[in-house]
Amino acid sequence: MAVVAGAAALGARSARSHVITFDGVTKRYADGTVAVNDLHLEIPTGEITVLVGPSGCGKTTSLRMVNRMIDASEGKILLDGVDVQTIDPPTLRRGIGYVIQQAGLFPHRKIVDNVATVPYLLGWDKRKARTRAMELLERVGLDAGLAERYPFQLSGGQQQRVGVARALAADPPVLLMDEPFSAVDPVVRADLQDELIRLQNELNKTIVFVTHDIDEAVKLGDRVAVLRVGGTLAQVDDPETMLARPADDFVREFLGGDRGIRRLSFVPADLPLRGDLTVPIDAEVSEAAGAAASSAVSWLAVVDGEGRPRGWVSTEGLPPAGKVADLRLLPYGTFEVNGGSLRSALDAALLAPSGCAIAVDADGKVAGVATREELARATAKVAADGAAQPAPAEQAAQSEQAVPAEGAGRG
Ligand SMILES: Nc1ncnc2c1ncn2[C@@H]1O[C@H](COP(=O)(O)OP(=O)(O)OP(=O)(O)O)[C@@H](O)[C@H]1O
Repeated sequence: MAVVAGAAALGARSARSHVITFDGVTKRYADGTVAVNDLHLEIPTGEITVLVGPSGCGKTTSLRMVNRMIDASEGKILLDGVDVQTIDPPTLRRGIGYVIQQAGLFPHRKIVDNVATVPYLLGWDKRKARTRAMELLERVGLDAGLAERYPFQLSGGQQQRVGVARALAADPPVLLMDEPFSAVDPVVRADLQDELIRLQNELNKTIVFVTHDIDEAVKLGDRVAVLRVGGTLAQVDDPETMLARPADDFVREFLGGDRGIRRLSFVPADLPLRGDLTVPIDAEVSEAAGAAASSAVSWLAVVDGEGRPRGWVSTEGLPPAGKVADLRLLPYGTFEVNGGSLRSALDAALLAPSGCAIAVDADGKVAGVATREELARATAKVAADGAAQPAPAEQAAQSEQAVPAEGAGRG
């Protein structure tokens, strides 16, 4: 009875949201190993929550308790408020896609049939299931020509894409992904990560993603949960907050040495732009000299007839006559004026001899120039904002101190 009630409740609620709640969950294996220890964690609907931490900290165990491949020893896991223990595993797993390392494809089934595995299990007719599989192959960026191949005839990256397509086949609201991209080389891995972000923007699944790679966690996660060995939660936060304010030394060390720079990826490049530091490529050198003199600068960004950047020119030692087009154009970097990060602006500045960054719009047309002074001001502000906020551990300590102080006042 309990099983039926659970499944019905899951069905009734699934149209609404797909929150996963770990409510004081502990997993103790038969040999006494405590893999997960009193985990309290809410995984919000429609977001990617990444579980990250060193080897053996209980990431996989936590993930597998959601679809009941492993059962919790204590506590509850709730899916939209329904205890997963009350839902029979096949019903539960119908609403939960699962992607693992090295894809886990069936070696003797063609790609299209691998993707259609769950629709076949659900009793879809073969044509409908294969049509769905073909749609999904396209969706994950695979050529339809691969559908009739066997897994061994695909690259590692292609196999991982098939694994994602297979997990999405029955359109489950929840996806569990266990180190899905860790067996491929860094370039393919970055592609797969970008593809997942793109897919998630379309699909808005509730995704729990396990990795031991903090860079992957910070790139993919709307929220990142750092676990420590012993299966306890060290911190859960959005990546920007975590990079700015790690809860303790363990999280700080786990985030690594360049966390200051990485944090700038989450800060919008909200920079004042100068419109007077550009010169058209078909201008006369004398015009460039005049523009540089009136702006008191020694560099100008050269812009072509379509408004696109072509390079920087030094305005020192210009020849007396000629065209800007004949001058030596030096390297430049750009950042997107809408949605670009402060890190991308700094990167653009570091690529240019001027130390300035060229802002471009979505079409790649120059919107203006961010000067080094403005970049320095913006980074200093980020540093000051970070320093002004206490770390979560300090916040907790401060609020604990506040309680007796108030009590003393009342007494
Ligand atoms: N079946 C089992 N019996 C006993 N201990 C187990 C079992 N499965 C896992 N463990 C232990 O539980 C702890 C957590 O394992 P788990 O696989 O969840 O960690 P993980 O964070 O996913 O590790 P990794 O990053 O290395 O995959 C480890 O100490 C592991 O050895």
